[in-house]
Amino acid sequence: MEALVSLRATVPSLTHRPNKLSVRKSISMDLPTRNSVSVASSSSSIRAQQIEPKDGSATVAPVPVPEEALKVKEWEVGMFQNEVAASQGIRIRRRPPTGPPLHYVGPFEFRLQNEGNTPRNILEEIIWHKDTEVARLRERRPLLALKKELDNAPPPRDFIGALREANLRTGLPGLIAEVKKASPSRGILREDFNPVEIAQSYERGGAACLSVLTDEKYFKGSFENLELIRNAGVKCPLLCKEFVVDAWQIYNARAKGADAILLIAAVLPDLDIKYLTKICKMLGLATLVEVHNEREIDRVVEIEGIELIGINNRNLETFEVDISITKRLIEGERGQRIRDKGIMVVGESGLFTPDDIAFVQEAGVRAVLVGESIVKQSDPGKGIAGLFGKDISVCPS
Ligand SMILES: O=P(O)(O)OC[C@@H](O)[C@@H](O)c1c[nH]c2ccccc12
Repeated sequence: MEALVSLRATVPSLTHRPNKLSVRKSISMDLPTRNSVSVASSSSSIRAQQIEPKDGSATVAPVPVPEEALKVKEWEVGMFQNEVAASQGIRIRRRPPTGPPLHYVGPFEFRLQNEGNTPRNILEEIIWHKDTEVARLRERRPLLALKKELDNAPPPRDFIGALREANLRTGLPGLIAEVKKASPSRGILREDFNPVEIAQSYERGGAACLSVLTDEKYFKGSFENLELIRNAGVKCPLLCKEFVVDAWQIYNARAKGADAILLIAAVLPDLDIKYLTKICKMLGLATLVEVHNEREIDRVVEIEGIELIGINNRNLETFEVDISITKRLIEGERGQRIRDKGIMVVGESGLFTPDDIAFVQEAGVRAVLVGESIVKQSDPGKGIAGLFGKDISVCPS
């Protein structure tokens, strides 16, 4: 709400500003025919030019100069995207606010926007870092090249099917076991971290699927880990645990052997979730769309084609964990709507004991995503039996 108010206060509507209308017109005349969002590499600018009519009176008219007009356009698009996100209750800004280009003539509030250029919380910090990281990676391996790599990728496996099967086999929620070395909230979870050994141990212990963290800076994960696990012959389908802000990352995950990918509703507006989900379907990847509050789950449930929703008990902005969030979000009518739509719910984070598992199962989840409590055990696979209160491996010892 706060974000919405401040955005509205600083972005007056076009109709109040004849000045901007004329600027807009001159930009659109001057823009290359390519789409306005993808023109970041070219540039334009607007300069006020003195026009002196014969009668001696001077007026100022904007004259488009390519370089800065594009900066203005990009800034406007960014502001518009933030406004759309804010209208859906999303507080995370995709990029640091840059403020309008210097020449931009508008009400003085615009000038103030450059202030407070630091992320408001850890999730926002991660997202800003991810945005620049992906831009760099994309330059090195453009989408076209990446698409070619897909031909050599190992074929996608049925992530949701594996969870369903495990749930039927054990009568307990299907387990997505997380290969997690560290996190910003808990620090290093395991010093002697061998991703393949941990993955194999999870598989022996009865995990239905695995989640592999690929973020390097904040979680000490990597795509190399994902590839290593896939190439080691682990049969559990793999979730790529990333902070997705760009379709490029989905192609990259598939190229590295992922079978599913995470999308975070606190970061992505509905249109992005729809678009990214479509790409995933095209590539044969499942999507796990993560929510943390009522507003997010209500948004996601209404998006066509959503089959798997994760309820994160951890607030990624504050790190607070509360497993009753899973229950709260699927109670009553909301839960009924989810069941009617055939959506499977995953309870995520902060699950340590058989009681925790029973609690979220009773709430209605058919799968759980667990990292810390099992990855810390000297034998992570055996940790699974401790977590569930019984041996759920395919061939119990
Ligand atoms: O280690 P835990 O508390 O069992 O949590 C696992 C998983 O839910 C958590 O790692 C997670 C959930 N959503 C995320 C999004 C990004 C990074 C990590 C996560």
